[in-house]
Order: sequence, then structure tokens, then C-alpha cells
Amino acid sequence: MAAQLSGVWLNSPAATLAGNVLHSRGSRFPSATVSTAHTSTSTPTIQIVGGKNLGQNGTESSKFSSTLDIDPEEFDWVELEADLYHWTKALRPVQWYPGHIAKTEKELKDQLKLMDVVIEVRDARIPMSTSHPQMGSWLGNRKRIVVLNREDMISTADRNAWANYYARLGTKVVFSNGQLGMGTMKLSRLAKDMSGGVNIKRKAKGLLPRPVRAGIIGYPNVGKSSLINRLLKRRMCPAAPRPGVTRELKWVRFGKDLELLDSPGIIPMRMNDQSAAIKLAICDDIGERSYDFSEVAAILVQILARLPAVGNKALCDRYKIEIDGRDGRTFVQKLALRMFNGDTHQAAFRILSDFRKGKFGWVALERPPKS
Ligand SMILES: Nc1nc2c(ncn2[C@@H]2O[C@H](COP(=O)(O)OP(=O)(O)OP(=O)(O)O)[C@@H](O)[C@H]2O)c(=O)[nH]1
Repeated sequence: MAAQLSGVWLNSPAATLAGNVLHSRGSRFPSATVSTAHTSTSTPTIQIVGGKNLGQNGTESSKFSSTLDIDPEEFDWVELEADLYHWTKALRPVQWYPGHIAKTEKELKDQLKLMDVVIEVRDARIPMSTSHPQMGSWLGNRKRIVVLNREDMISTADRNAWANYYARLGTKVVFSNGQLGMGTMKLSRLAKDMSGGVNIKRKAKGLLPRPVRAGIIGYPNVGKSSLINRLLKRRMCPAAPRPGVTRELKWVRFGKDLELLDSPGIIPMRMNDQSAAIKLAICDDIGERSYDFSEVAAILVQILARLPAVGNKALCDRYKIEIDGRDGRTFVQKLALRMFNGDTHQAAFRILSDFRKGKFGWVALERPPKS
């Protein structure tokens, strides 16, 4: 079954960035060579820069030109995941399970029987980490649509990879932008089409037709309420840039033939997968009290340094700090010393918020398994 895709295929800055920086094929992890090749003494002041400006004196670009010589499509995501597993093992575990989530989980299970179709919203940057491990058993054979929201925050190549993956699985997928509304009409049409059988059965029993009921569920902060608000063109559900804003389940009507359930974000009681937990923290999809900013930013630096669409060079260009091998912790400390009077929390916050704002280009932190 072909994947269902929303209309707009964006040429993201990440794709452009990757296109601009692909020089040649070379070592698999060129980043390791950079720290020994560069000395920091040539950087007089720290300055945040964006775009393609390669440095204050124009020479740094050549020193770092070898950091991105890997074909993004050849990148070994499995190896990155394996490293991420080891990096996160030593850290304090990230756990977040506020009381309202336990309550929601229970209520959602009760409401499931009312739903004709379940719309599972995920963060397009981390579709695997925003997939609840128990979702399959809760839903059983229920009709399901997977929504990859925040499509604006990934590259075209990321999007194509996920679209192909879901097409292979035969899963209905819609890419959406909950801020601007892209994909929402497609989603409502698909929900109605998939549930058309409900009213055929009702008619056969002599019952009047009723609106199709679609439950919108997913991790915190992935954009569930925003999608509903965009569809309704009204702010019916609370939405804000932090996890845990929606606290109550709420059915709202869209036209005469669709009802949507907005629900608070759910997350496993115990996050066994700490790589996923760190990615949730990086993407701001988990309460910020649950993690240490410096640790999470250090891991983010290590991930970004490895990603072909970002690499050491983008980090160095932005902060005018070289990365020592793959040591994100030292990078955060150096940034703290240079810009924030030694305050690593502030330095970490800057790196995380730069990533969340797309200052390194729009890149996904996950790609689907190859087969
Ligand atoms: N860039 C971008 N931001 C989005 C998108 N969708 C939603 N947002 C933003 O993400 C934040 C969270 O959106 P919400 O709709 O509150 O998320 P939620 O899933 O309902 O969150 P909970 O209440 O925690 O369950 C808001 O600041 C939205 O403006 C999108 O597609 N792209």
C-alpha cells in the first residue's frame, strides 16, 4: 500500500547545507582528525554566526573542510545509535512521568473503544523515539494513521527516507506542520475515508449516520493540539512550546462528520531506552526537570559532529570552538568559559535552543532501519 503524503515537499536548509558541503569521499569519521589539526589560539573573540560564513579570518574553512566529506545517504545510523547507547549509559537516567500522564493513559484506554481511527502523532525528527512501546498492544487491529509532525524541521532526504519506510510497511503516514497547518486537511480526509465503513454498518442496521471519531494521541509536545487548532482554524485546545500543556482529554467537532479527541501527551512510565530519552530531551519532548542540560547538550554536540549534514565544521563555524575528537562535554565547557562566564547550564541551553531553532539546518536525529 502506498504511503499517504501531504502536499508540499520542502527544500530544507539542511538539504542545501548538505549540498554545499559535500566535497569528496574520504574517511568514515573525519571528525576525529580535526581536533589535532586545529589550534584555538587564532580565535580572538567568541561570536555566534549563522549561515555559510566560514570564519572571521576566512582561513578556518579550509582547516575544517574535511569534516563533511561523507555522503549523507551512506551514513551509518546504526553505528551512531550504538555509540549513543554507550554515551547515555554513563549518565543519570532521564525519567519523566508526571501524575497527569498516568491518569491520561487510563482514560485513553477507556476512550479507545469509541475511536474509529487512531491518529498517532510523532515528532518527525525522532519518529522512533516518539513511538510508545505499548501502542501496538493498546491499538490491536484498530485503524491507525501515523502523523510525522514538524515536517518543517527535517530535510527532504529525511522525509523521503521515512515516506519510503512507511510505504514498505504499508502504514498510512501523513507529514504535517502543526504550526502552519500543512497536512491537516489531508489527515481529516484520510481519517474519514478509513472509517467510512462505520456508517455503512449503521445504515444496514437502520441507524442514522454519526460523525467519525478520531483519537489523536502521542508523546508530549509533538504538536497534537496544534494540529487540531489548525484544522479547526480556532484555538480550541491549549498549545504551547513545552511538554505537558494539555491536561485533559477533550472531544471537539470538525464539521458535521468528524470528531477529534485531543489528549495529553503520553510517555512510558519507565524509559528503558535511554538513547530515546536523550533524544526526547534534545527535541524538547520531555519535561526539562527530568534531565541535565549540560549532559544532554554534550550528547547533542557529539551527535551533530557525526551527522554528515552538520559535522564539526558547522559547530566550529557557529561557536568558534573546535571540538576535541568527539568530546561534547569539553565543547560545552569551552563555550561556557568563552561566552557565559563559565556557566555550563547557559552554554548547554544555547546549544540546545540553537538546535531546536534549526541553526544547524533542519535535520532528523533518526533514520528508519534499512530493511
Ligand atoms: N516548527 C514546528 N512547530 C510546531 C509544529 N507543530 C506544533 N509546533 C509547536 O510545538 C509546540 C507544542 O505543540 P502542542 O500542540 O502544544 O503539542 P502537544 O502534543 O499538544 O503537547 P502536550 O500538551 O505536551 O501533549 C507549540 O509551540 C507549537 O507551536 C510543527 O509542525 N512545526
